[in-house]
Amino acid sequence: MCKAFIFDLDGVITDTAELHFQAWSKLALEENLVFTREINEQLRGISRRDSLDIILAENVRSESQIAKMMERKNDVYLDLLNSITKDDILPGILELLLELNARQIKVVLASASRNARGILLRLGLIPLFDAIADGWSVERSKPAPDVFIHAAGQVGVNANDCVVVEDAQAGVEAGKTAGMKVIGIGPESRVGAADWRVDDTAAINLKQVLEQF
Ligand SMILES: O=P(O)(O)OC[C@H]1O[C@@H](O)[C@H](O)[C@@H](O)[C@@H]1O
Ligand SMILES: [Mg+2]
Repeated sequence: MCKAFIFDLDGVITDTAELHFQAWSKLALEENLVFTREINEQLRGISRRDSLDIILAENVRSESQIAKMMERKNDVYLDLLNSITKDDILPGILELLLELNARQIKVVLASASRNARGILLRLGLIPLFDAIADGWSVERSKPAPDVFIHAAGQVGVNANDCVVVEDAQAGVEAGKTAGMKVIGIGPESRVGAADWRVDDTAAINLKQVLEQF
């Protein structure tokens, strides 16, 4: 029986995927690196460092240069985050979080972002979460299952009693590898491996998921 919902953050709770794109674009411009929306699609769900490795492609940089580039990107990203408010919670998500709390189904965050806690705070959603697993919680980022296993452990729920909500191919893969059911948000080509697929957050049907669980 479903005892916990584990949510990714970026692209699920709020559309910060766009802000990541803008911050990486600025860095790529300054560093004269090729960066496109196609490349950005590959960054969904993976860590800041894994993202930069993809953007660098065959351009070699020293570890200290890489550390500085990640810091510069994050500074731009944090600046962009100043603009987000409760209105940036994606459609249907607040209602879903409230319904899960009413049904006493645990609500956990599992994000690769090291800014996740601060973003939830800005959105006023911290009180609706029983636990948070973020970019500081585990070493290996998605598609490794680690962050979802850590999240379920935080609330003492077995993997097969968890539902994951993800927008990234890497995230869907991580949830499935963790032994969990997955709701995928986005096109079949990206999240087709999920147990349920919806085009957007407003289409998540909790009653149907719980009935089919
Ligand atoms: O740079 P941050 O905030 O730690 O985020 C790390 C990753 O967090 C993931 O949730 C995003 O989908 C990625 O695009 C991002 O790179
Ligand atoms: Mg995501």
